Amino acid sequence: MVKLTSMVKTSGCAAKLSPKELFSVIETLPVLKCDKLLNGYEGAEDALIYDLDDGRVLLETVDFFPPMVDDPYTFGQIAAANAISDIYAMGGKPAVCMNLVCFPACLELSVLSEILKGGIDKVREAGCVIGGGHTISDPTPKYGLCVTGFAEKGKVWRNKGARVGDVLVLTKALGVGIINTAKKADMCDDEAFNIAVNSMTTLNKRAYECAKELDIHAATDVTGFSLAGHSNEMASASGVKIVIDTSKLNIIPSALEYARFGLLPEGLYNNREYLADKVDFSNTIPLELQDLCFSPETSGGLLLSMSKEDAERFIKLFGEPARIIGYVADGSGVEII
Ligand SMILES: Nc1ncnc2c1ncn2[C@@H]1O[C@H](COP(=O)(O)OP(=O)(O)OP(=O)(O)O)[C@@H](O)[C@H]1O
Ligand SMILES: [Mg+2]
Repeated sequence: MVKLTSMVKTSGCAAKLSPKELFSVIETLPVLKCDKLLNGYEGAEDALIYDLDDGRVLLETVDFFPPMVDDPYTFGQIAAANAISDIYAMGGKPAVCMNLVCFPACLELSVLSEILKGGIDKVREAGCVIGGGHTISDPTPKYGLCVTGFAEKGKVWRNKGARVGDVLVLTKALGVGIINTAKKADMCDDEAFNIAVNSMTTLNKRAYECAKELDIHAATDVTGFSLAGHSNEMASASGVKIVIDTSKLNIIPSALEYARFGLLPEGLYNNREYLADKVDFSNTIPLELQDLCFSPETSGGLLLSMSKEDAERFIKLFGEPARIIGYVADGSGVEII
């Protein structure tokens, strides 16, 4: 049988268009204003916020990408967990989804069925339903979801709102983009790959549930634009500096070793280029750790900004693999120490 990953050039969130190219176009687009649309694409947020005028807002996001694993059912699970994550990252409860599929004519239909079953099982686990979808024939397989969720109007988490003195919690370990690249090169050990797959298929549901009773000042999920990139979005939206302490990062075993071998996803170079003047490294950070900070993560964890007291409560409640990875300071951009 054809290997799914052999049909793609880039995979998972690493397949995103470079932030430099994306934002250079988005910045030039006319912004369609509407009183009920509380944010548009100009703020680089995880989902749109639409006021329902009854104390609630509707949240909507869409995400799809090519496979990073060969097992179609697992790919379906990962793509669904990744798409739904943007609703959790906004502090919302996902409710209803639609499938988005690009499927090659040369593959057996049982592959499509398995991808969709993986998606359905993740959607069910999230407590949502699938209400339809759209499928086109395309040489490169891709799968994802459009997801609609809801939140109380005053309780939405934005990427703006991080306060000086906050600490930052990241709820998953880092390194899946590098592990996926090593796997594609047939150089990945099974233990590291299993940890990465387990991480990618895990919904951010429990992270959202543990955090929703706390006072979250800002939130996003760490995906294709990397820890440094998504931290920079939060820093820029909040008008603060984000400091990441690399000694506190939870890193999947072998990821740094593979980075040292140069097993780096293509998106990493785009992220590094875009962030060159926005991210400062203390000069003692080894190159592989710098690479990890720029590496696209597929279905990564939530990055939450909150008081130290709340963060300690969160860590106690949520447990592994969450870590306090940094803090918010005066200034701008991202400093990696
Ligand atoms: N084609 C597009 N048209 C309009 N806005 C876009 C388009 N592509 C991306 N965006 C917007 O650019 C911002 C960044 O997009 P991106 O896909 O990184 O967000 P995201 O959904 O949080 O990503 P991820 O799924 O990796 O967490 C978002 O606000 C998104 O809505
Ligand atoms: Mg996101």
